[in-house]
Amino acid sequence: MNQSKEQRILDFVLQNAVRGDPCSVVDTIDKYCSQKEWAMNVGNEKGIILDKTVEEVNPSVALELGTYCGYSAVRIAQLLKPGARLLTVEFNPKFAAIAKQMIEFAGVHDKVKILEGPSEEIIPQLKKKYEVDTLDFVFLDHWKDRYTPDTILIQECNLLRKGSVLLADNVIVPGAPEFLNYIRNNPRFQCTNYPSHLEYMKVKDAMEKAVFLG
Ligand SMILES: CCNc1ncnc2c1ncn2[C@@H]1O[C@H](/C=C/CNC(=O)c2cc(-c3ccc(F)cc3)cc(O)c2O)[C@@H](O)[C@H]1O
Ligand SMILES: [Mg+2]
Repeated sequence: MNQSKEQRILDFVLQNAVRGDPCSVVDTIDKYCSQKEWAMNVGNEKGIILDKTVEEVNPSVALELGTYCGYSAVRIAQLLKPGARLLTVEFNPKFAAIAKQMIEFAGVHDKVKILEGPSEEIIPQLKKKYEVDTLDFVFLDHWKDRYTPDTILIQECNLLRKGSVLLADNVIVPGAPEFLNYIRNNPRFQCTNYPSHLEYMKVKDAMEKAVFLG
């Protein structure tokens, strides 16, 4: 049975990265995806914007929507303080299995919990089933037309507090126009745009940060 691209990425990491070293896992994925097969990891240029935002927020509880192969989960997890945790949501079981192995190989599994299922089902379970009070940081990188409904759902579930930070990938390419319209015209959010480039390409892209004002 022929391998998937995601399995090839994982195999390349298992053979070329250093077990227990998150940086080497991130760099090895970037090496594979820039030289061999493109894949929709946030990448290193936008990854630095992600890193800076995580360091600025220094979250105790972080949520990621769209784990994929676990690239950004590893990036985020390595920056978390002791006792802090990342909950990452993925509804494709094949991708969840790849990400689980990636996260374990990187040695950040004690900080990361992969929640398998669709975000619209998982988000309403965060308080009771996953013992979340409020979310300090949310990284949106799943289907682009789901950014707005899930942002609304997160608010309806009372998961944000004054100062909670949302960071959305791909607001230029593939684009999330209705999300930008929603969040920039919502007085409860203070937005900042971070121009960058599509992972592994010269194409312009951007990330949008939105701080919840309470
Ligand atoms: C149904 C919504 N709820 C969801 N709940 C849980 N997991 C979800 C959900 N949606 C999608 N996912 C998962 O998130 C991931 C999807 C990410 C979607 N991302 C993109 O489409 C994307 C696409 C591009 C891109 C850019 C330029 C191109 F030419 C082609 C592709 C670049 C990116 O950085 C991207 O993030 C998958 O692992 C999918 O299984
Ligand atoms: Mg993305």
